[in-house]
Amino acid sequence: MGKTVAEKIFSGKCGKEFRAGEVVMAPVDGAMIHDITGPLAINVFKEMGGKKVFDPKKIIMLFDHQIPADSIAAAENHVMMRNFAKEQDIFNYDLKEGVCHQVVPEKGRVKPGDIVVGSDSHTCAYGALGAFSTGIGSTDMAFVLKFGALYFRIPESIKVEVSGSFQRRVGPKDLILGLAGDIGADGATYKCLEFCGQTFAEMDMSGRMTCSNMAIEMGAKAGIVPPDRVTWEYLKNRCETEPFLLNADEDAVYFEKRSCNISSLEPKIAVPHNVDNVVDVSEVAGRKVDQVFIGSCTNGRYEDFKEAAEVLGNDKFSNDVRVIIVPASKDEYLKCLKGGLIELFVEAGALVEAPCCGPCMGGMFGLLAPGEVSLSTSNRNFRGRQGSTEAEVYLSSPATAAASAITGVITDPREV
Ligand SMILES: CC(C)[C@H](C(=O)O)[C@@H](O)C(=O)O
Ligand code: SF4
Repeated sequence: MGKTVAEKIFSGKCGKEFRAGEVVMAPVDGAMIHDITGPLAINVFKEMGGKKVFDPKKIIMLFDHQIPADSIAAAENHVMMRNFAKEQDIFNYDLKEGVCHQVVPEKGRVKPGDIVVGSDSHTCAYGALGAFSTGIGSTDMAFVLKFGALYFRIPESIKVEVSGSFQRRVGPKDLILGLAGDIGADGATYKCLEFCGQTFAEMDMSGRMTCSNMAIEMGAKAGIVPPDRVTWEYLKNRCETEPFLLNADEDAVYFEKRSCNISSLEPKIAVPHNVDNVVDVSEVAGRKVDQVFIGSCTNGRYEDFKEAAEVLGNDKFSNDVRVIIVPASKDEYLKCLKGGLIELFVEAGALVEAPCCGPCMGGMFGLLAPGEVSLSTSNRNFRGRQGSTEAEVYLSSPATAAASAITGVITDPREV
């Protein structure tokens, strides 16, 4: 009986043949903590009698949710984490690099076959690199900081085979929103989504990151794209690793197999207040928007901004819309800067902010008033996610966000 990718990763790391459903204590290759969840993990680590972390080189520390500190409490958290980093000899990216899920892959801190945990739900994003990565709670993280391992129940997998090529101005975000709509917010609970097929083979790393990032929005434990040429190319100058194969076996056993063809996929949008409330953009076209946010760990890369810029062309953003653009990392920011995109967006009327989570979680800035509508390229549209519980958040691709920011109403990007 063959194995899924998740079964292969756990078997490989634990040095024994394991199957879905089994519970294992697995070593972790990387553990990410950020400014919101890090302090609790550190406090619990100390309460547990933790003196030295298991391996400072495997701990990835950075600040992205509340930077520069937006409250005294945030500033205190930062100080506490900085002190911990010094005391434990952990390299701290601090607030200089950007959003965790962009920075971890960018800095080569995750590679195919790794088991990586992060105290953030979208840690599943690194599945784009062929790793088994998942979000864990801060108390589990305290255990990981001390022991470098964690109990996992190896998940069953759902094979998602996608074929076909995207139409103009339709892309990975539309695909993953469509899948969230089909699978549902709890349709993949504790499963591993195994993404494969022609569409994924042809997708760049940025698009894969968008898809893996949103696995948790279907309840999935992980969302893996098996490593291939695109993966090794991405990692070439980021970390020391040699290409190897990590595909599922032909006769692997799945919880479920899904397949779809995206050749006629329409631009998708998640309407308030759930991520699986997905419709074609044309169904809600014409609704007024007050704010458009292009950024986040889901869609804050150069490729996303390029997509938005192509829709924008020589146009300007509507005067009635606040357009907030936030590259997900310093590297992505610099690519945009060198590519002339920052100037283009600023001239068109956008507010371009330095790399951070931005208005995604509604904590730092860009909050909505009651009755206001936001269109966001991020991953969650829960009630109150970006400010008032009486506001509405829609989720879309960068192309749809840019088209709507120009017209001031939800707009199908193929019409601009
Ligand atoms: C703050 C953090 C715990 C949270 C998460 O886990 O996802 C945040 O990043 C989010 O996107 O809601
Ligand atoms: S950008 Fe949004 S989804 Fe991503 S880590 Fe930050 S708050 Fe969470």
